[in-house]
Amino acid sequence: MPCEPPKKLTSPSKQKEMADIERRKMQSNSNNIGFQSSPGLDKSLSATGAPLKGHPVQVVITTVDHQFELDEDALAQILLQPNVRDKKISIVSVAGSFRKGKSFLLDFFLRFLNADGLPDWLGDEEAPLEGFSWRGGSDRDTTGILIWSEPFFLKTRSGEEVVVLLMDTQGAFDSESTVKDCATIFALSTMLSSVQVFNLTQNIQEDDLQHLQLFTEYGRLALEDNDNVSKPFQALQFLIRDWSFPYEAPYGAAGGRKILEKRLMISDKQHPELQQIRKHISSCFDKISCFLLPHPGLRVATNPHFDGRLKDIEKDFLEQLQVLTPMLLAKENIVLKEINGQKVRCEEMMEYFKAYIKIYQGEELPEPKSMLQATAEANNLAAVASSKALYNKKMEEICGGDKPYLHPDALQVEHNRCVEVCVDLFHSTRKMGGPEFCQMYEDQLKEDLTEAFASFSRHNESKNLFSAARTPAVLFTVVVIFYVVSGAFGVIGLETLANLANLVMLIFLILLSTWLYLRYTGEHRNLTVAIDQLADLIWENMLNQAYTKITEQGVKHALQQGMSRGEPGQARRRPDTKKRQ
Ligand SMILES: Nc1nc2c(ncn2[C@@H]2O[C@H](COP(=O)(O)OP(=O)(O)OP(=O)(O)O)[C@@H](O)[C@H]2O)c(=O)[nH]1
Repeated sequence: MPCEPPKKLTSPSKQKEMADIERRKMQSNSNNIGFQSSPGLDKSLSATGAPLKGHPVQVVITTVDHQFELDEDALAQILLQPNVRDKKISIVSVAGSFRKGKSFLLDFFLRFLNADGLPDWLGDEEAPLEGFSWRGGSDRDTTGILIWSEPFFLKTRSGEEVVVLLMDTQGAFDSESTVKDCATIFALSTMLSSVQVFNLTQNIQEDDLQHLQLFTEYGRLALEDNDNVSKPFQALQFLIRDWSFPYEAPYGAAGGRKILEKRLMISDKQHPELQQIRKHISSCFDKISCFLLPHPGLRVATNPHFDGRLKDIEKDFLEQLQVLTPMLLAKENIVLKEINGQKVRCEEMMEYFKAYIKIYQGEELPEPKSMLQATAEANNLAAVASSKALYNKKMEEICGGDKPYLHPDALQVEHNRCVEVCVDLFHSTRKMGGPEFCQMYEDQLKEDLTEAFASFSRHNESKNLFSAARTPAVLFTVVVIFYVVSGAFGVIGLETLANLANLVMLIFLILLSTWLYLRYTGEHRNLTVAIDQLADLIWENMLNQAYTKITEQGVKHALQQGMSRGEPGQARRRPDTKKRQ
């Protein structure tokens, strides 16, 4: 039955989003129900005979608009159980590209934990592999982040009981996920886990390291405030599946070490970019190791009816699996989750889940981009910057600080000429991203140049003697006007009005003196600006209009006199005369 969306989400887009989340939750639940009622899981016996309890729970949900939501209730049911909440926690996560056997591997981890230390934990040859949903085919299976609903309890060497959780993650680089989605899933799972298994196939390639750098940087950025001294993440386990060169490096941890040393080696001969990637990765994790796993056999990789039975899996693979799994999950090897050097308990982990997901829901983090997009952005921005620098240089030569005042019309012409040259420079600079992408930056450049022109114009205007003298001229004119008015009122005996005019005159005289003093000393610039604004107001609304009217009357009068003297040429020149005013 569909759930009602919470009341505060009323907009249609939010409702759609909630509906999508609910749909995914229901899908997840129906999967779980499927697991519980199918021959596997709760009802079935695991390979070792103990019933495998639980089901995968989607705790981080991806929405259609590529946002991430935390299913707090589902997570609370796991982390806040009375026998769990105050125990220290270890979270083992598996992340990497999609369709590379992550969930399949986790199901063996489940078998190991469920066997509770029994040596033959791999169990019955005929038992199908169950737990986290895994399947063949080329389309992605897992979305968001899933956790096994039943925590496992282990006793550490000190006798303390701790909780172990297994985390399955959405595969990276499928055709439905953006770079941001992949980076967020990887970063979140790395931040939340104590061991991140980075699942790769065949080799550690340079692009794997580049992606790891991008994703961990995205995680480190989110953690920036917490602690800058210690390494942000705990253990990173490179896991290379289908390793095909055992004659170069043997399967297992020793071979893994050899390959890891080769791939992460930093030498002076390396390009600084390659050195930087390696330094970055080493600086992010407390411990980095690598394990080489052989190919599990063609039946595993290609048979659509393969259901995970041991008899269909190559012996080499199972042997190495029996080394890898206890290496990560045996009680003596378990890595407890630490944040800022403190071991974290389950109920605290709940808060970290909430806090971390909030960071990725917010707007503060920059958006990770594909390599092409980031490069195209960088070279368009560089082209914009050099065009702007050229514009500034040319305009400085025309109307810079040491140049005299230029008429605004002439300045506009110069500006147009410079813009043309700069846009030509932008066009001629080689840039990636295609015409549409570059057009955005060209528009941005034009906008920036218009802004720069406004600033040059203001600067040029400040050099105009009349503009500079406008405020004292206006204030002085007002003083003179009120002096005359006061005198006129005095002559006709209106003493009160004469005194009032005197008062106004005095106020403007004080304003004039203050303005002169402030301009001279450069103090209280806000007050100077306020007096300038007042003078502008008086000029625009009174004096300018009076001045225009008086000159118009003067011209009219001159024309009338000219016409009465029979000088028609004067009349023809009238429009020009008006324009000049
Ligand atoms: N070649 C190869 N195939 C494997 C290996 N392990 C599992 N597979 C097969 O890979 C396919 C995908 O397995 P999943 O566990 O669903 O892969 P996943 O990485 O979880 O996939 P997504 O959930 O889509 O990210 C299945 O057909 C498995 O049988 C392995 O080590 N090598």
